[in-house]
Amino acid sequence: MSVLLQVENVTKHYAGSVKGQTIRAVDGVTFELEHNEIFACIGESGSGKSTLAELIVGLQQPTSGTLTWLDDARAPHMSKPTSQPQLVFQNPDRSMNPYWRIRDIVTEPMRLGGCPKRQAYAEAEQLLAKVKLSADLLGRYPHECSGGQKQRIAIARALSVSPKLLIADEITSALDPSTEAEILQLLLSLKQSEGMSILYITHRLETISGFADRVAVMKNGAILEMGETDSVLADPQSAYTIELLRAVQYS
Ligand SMILES: Nc1ncnc2c1ncn2[C@@H]1O[C@H](COP(=O)(O)OP(=O)(O)OP(=O)(O)O)[C@@H](O)[C@H]1O
Repeated sequence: MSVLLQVENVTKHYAGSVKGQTIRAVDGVTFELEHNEIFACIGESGSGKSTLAELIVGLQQPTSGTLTWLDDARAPHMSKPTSQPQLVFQNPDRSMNPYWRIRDIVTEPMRLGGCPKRQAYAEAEQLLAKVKLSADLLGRYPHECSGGQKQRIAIARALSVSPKLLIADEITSALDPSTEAEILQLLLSLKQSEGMSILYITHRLETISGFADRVAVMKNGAILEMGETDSVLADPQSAYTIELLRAVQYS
């Protein structure tokens, strides 16, 4: 496998509300993301997962450290939206204009990249097909779609610019177990068909077995351990990972 992104000793610190306090949201994180892999980032609430995602897509700048894209065409600073890594959030309603039809929502990144409306619309049906949705939804508004459908639409929108990296930030947290399983299956098949990498952010350890190729376990902004998913689950090294596994077994 070849490396897509190198994250080296990256930190993101915020000033706290108390004078002199520093919040170390991300605290010296180093890892490499490979082409065409699913890399899970797991940790409890507040461990720094979303901040890391925002640093990777360029929504935030690191306090220190470097993020190096080894495939230059995908770097977040590039002007063409087609080159940007795409972030899909937990709550699709927060990233969808409720007054826009699905046709306009899925083609928005293409339009922002200068694609003419007619051409973008012509591709909208195919984009929905990629996420196993019927073209019947194209004329609907977000409130006329289910939560699972909206998450698929958000993924279709991300796919519209053929990203080399899709970041899925807790995208199944609000879904029922069977819809969650369908979305994970969809991501697995998209990894194959689109040849992209997926950074899968979750606090649910039970979702990564048989899905993620590798996993990094985060706590307090730092990576506690990292490795092939099967190895980490079979032989966890950190007390925190063992605790997470016990909690899953108990539940
Ligand atoms: N803009 C900000 N200003 C100050 N502190 C922040 C800011 N954004 C995040 N934090 C803090 O940074 C830490 C990491 O937050 P982050 O949202 O990255 O965690 P997370 O692991 O994604 O949590 P969750 O699973 O609940 O979304 C938290 O303590 C959070 O309160």
